[in-house]
Amino acid sequence: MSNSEVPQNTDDPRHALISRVARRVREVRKQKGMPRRVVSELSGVSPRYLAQLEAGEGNISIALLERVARALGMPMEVLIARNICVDPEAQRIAQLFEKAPDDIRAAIKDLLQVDKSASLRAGRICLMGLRGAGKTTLGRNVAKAFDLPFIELSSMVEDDTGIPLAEVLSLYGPEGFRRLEAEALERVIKRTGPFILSVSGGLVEQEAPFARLLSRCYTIWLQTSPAEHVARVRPQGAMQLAGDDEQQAVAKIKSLVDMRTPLYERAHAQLDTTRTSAQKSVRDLVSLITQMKFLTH
Ligand SMILES: Nc1ncnc2c1ncn2[C@@H]1O[C@H](COP(=O)(O)OP(=O)(O)OP(=O)(O)O)[C@@H](O)[C@H]1O
Ligand SMILES: O=C(O)C1=C[C@@H](O)[C@@H](O)[C@H](O)C1
Ligand SMILES: [Mg+2]
Repeated sequence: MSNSEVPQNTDDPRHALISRVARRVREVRKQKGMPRRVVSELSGVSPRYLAQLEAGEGNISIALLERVARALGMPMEVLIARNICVDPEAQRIAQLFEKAPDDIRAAIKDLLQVDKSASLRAGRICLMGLRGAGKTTLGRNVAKAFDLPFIELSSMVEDDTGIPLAEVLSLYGPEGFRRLEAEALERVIKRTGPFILSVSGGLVEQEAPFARLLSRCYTIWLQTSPAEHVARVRPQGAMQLAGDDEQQAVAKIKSLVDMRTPLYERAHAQLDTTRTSAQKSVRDLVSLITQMKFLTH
């Protein structure tokens, strides 16, 4: 390699390329902890020639560079490309990201705040909580108060499948229902404009859809005591509590609350409706949404 081959003008794109290759070879070799001697032995390129390459001297042939790349265990393009990440962990993550399904990719982008705009959530409000929390009752009334559409994921699933929720659950099972609900949620998230949304009590247990929900909607956890949950859903013929006496039903709800509390606590706000009339809770929820500026910010 003779110095006369090195383009000296720093504006020259060949100079930028040779400097970049030199830097990448140095970085990758150090990252892998490979002495120059080892790279030399593996590639058949002399240590002196490698030293020149790493100093940005000369103009290595493409065939020799390919041998160096192979010795370093990297595709040659990693040593050449303008924007590339040489961190092996980041490369592995990039490969996994490429193969991931759409919902996982969207959740990862949200977690990394690829789209940072805070207004992504403005006017998009989601009510969460166990059965009987009042998602439907309060959601419908609050939507009316703000003149917004009210969307229930479970109704979307019923429309999609053409059968009532109880039949969806017995036909598709809890996993099938969760998958259908996650698909419906994705459609809601892609909507433009404000809305009040209600999701099933179990959605918080689905990591990717829940992360997506948190990043694209303001979430409110509606709570009440286990005894009040039972008193509210029993008259609705809650399948989950069928056959349980009062004590068993309350214990079942209590253990579900305990298990899900760390998940529900990730909501942006909470409203306790215990020993409160539905009408008063509607007013409380309207005030909370207004105070928190969920419709505007
Ligand atoms: N403070 C209150 N807030 C909300 N609902 C109340 C309140 N007090 C009593 N209720 C009654 O409790 C019931 C709440 O049921 P609702 O169907 O709205 O709950 P949900 O969260 O939508 O449950 P599910 O998960 O089964 O869809 C209603 O019958 C409602 O009238
Ligand atoms: O809290 C839950 O896990 C559930 C609540 C219901 O809305 C249904 O979605 C289903 O029974 C699961
Ligand atoms: Mg409901």
